[in-house]
Amino acid sequence: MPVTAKICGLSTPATLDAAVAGGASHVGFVFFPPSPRHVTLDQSAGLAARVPDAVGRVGVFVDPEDALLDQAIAAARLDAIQLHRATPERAAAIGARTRLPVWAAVAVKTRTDLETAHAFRGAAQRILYDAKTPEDAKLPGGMGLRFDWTLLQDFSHPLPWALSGGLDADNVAEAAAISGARLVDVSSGVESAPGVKDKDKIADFLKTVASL
Ligand SMILES: O=C(O)c1ccccc1N[C@@H]1O[C@H](COP(=O)(O)O)[C@@H](O)[C@H]1O
Repeated sequence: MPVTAKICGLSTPATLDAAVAGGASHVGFVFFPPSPRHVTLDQSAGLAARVPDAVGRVGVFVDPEDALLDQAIAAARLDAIQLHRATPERAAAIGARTRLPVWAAVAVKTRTDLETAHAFRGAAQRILYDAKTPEDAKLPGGMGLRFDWTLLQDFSHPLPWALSGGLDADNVAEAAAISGARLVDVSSGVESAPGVKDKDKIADFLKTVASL
């Protein structure tokens, strides 16, 4: 089975085009003002218009209000909602209200953290395993942190899933081989500075993923 990739935190037409041209299966837009990758509704609409139908548009949110979700879904014509710091109850409510697939981020540092994923069965459509960020960090993701990929070996996944956290062109092959991931998600690993995506790094990452 091929490995596919989501390029997250895109905020310019040129880097979005690089992700699409390189074969990304999904692109992600961050709707969280503290993030250096945050996009306004207007920006997201312009970017979304460049995305072919075959590529999924994923909105990334941190415990969002309904109003923001509604505005972002309409502006960016989202195909899926990625939720960080949301309870299973809130994830289920968002899925029921928006009728969009929900990707629930599960922050992982230890094997015990993985068990959280089971609570999302019936509440989300995909689990995104991401590295746990420090408690005082302003972002729950997008910090280039990785976790121990061997934790995912022999884990009974409750839902389809994706791997994220500290991936880049140099480590994604090893990460996929160790974890068994068939969908990988990257943000800071294809940047030259926080929030500044790099077209060449996007191309390198996607080329490596295509070779897996
Ligand atoms: O990228 C962000 O700024 C961000 C903000 C809020 C929630 C999630 C965010 N990013 C997600 O974090 C993971 C891993 O990112 P990285 O590759 O380690 O930098 C990824 O899923 C992004 O979607």
